[in-house]
Amino acid sequence: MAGAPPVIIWEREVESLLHYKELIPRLEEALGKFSSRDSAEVIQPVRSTVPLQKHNGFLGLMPTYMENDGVLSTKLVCFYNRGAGSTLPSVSATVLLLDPESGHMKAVMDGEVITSMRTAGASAISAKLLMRPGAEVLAILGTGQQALSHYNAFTEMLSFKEVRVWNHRREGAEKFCRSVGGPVTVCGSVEEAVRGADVIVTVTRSTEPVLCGRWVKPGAHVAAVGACRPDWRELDDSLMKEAVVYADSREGAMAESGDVILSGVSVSSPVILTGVCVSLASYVRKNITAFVLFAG
Ligand SMILES: NC(=O)C1=CN([C@@H]2O[C@H](COP(=O)(O)OP(=O)(O)OC[C@H]3O[C@@H](n4cnc5c(N)ncnc54)[C@H](O)[C@@H]3O)[C@@H](O)[C@H]2O)C=CC1
Ligand SMILES: O=C([O-])C1=[NH+]CCC1
Repeated sequence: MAGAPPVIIWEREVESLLHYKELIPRLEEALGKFSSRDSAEVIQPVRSTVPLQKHNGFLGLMPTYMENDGVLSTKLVCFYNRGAGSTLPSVSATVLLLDPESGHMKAVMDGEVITSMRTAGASAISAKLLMRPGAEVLAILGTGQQALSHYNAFTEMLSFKEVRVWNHRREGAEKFCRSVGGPVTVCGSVEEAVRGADVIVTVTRSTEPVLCGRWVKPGAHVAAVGACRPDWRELDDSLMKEAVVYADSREGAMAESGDVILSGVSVSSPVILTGVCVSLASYVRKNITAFVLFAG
């Protein structure tokens, strides 16, 4: 006999239920469990991706099973490299929650807010663990959905004296400034935005490098989000080669991150777990750390 019908939890409700203060510690715990590589803690294979060639997009299937916690779920995410004129979102997602014993569907949830907040939350955790003490300047490249969630997560969980943004279209950056709660400086170039920045978030839809290593100061931390296909880039080779690179999913990054694959660098192991990562960074010339995200 089929179980009760699934509850539907849609965008507004997800927004009202999900808060960084509760999400980030849970996410940090889940990343730790994933890093332990214990299959009773988390099984999360590298996602399968189906090209949607006609629409310049991809469907990603992202199942996860946490046996010890009794959680079985999968995210279905469509992501697109939209043309400049499109008003459709770049990312559209749904999260399904199942009963691991019966296989019955328990909940169907809007995944867009979850994707925005989980991605920004993981980036904020990487910054907490890998940025230098006393970090003051945050630079965000790109001013779309992820830029907004990263602004919210970073300013809520960490403290910066200055936030700078750059967008390839200045009006996008100006609109972003009007939409956020605090002061933000609009920069006319990537170089202007990142020179001297302690933490840099890259959340563009670019397929070519936008962030060059020569502009990034020693000791900076980069959270690299946007280049999530093997042939997309945001960071140039010099930055990738000078950084110690971490990932939420090492296998995912090595299969999907254009920045990792095309620069030929390897992702440090173990994946992000503790502040120990920071001391590894001091062995490279510029002490830059980069964190790429794939286990959304
Ligand atoms: N790694 C991960 O887990 C995740 C990655 N993503 C990726 O992050 C990126 C940003 O996602 P959203 O903020 O949702 O997208 P969005 O469409 O809301 O924002 C994209 C931003 O990039 C800018 N942009 C577009 N083309 C550009 C170009 N050629 N050069 C520089 N900037 C350009 C846009 O003006 C906008 O500011 C996308 O590539 C998306 O696929 C999104 C969610 C999770
Ligand atoms: O993990 C995720 O949710 C996404 N990766 C690429 C776009 C969305």
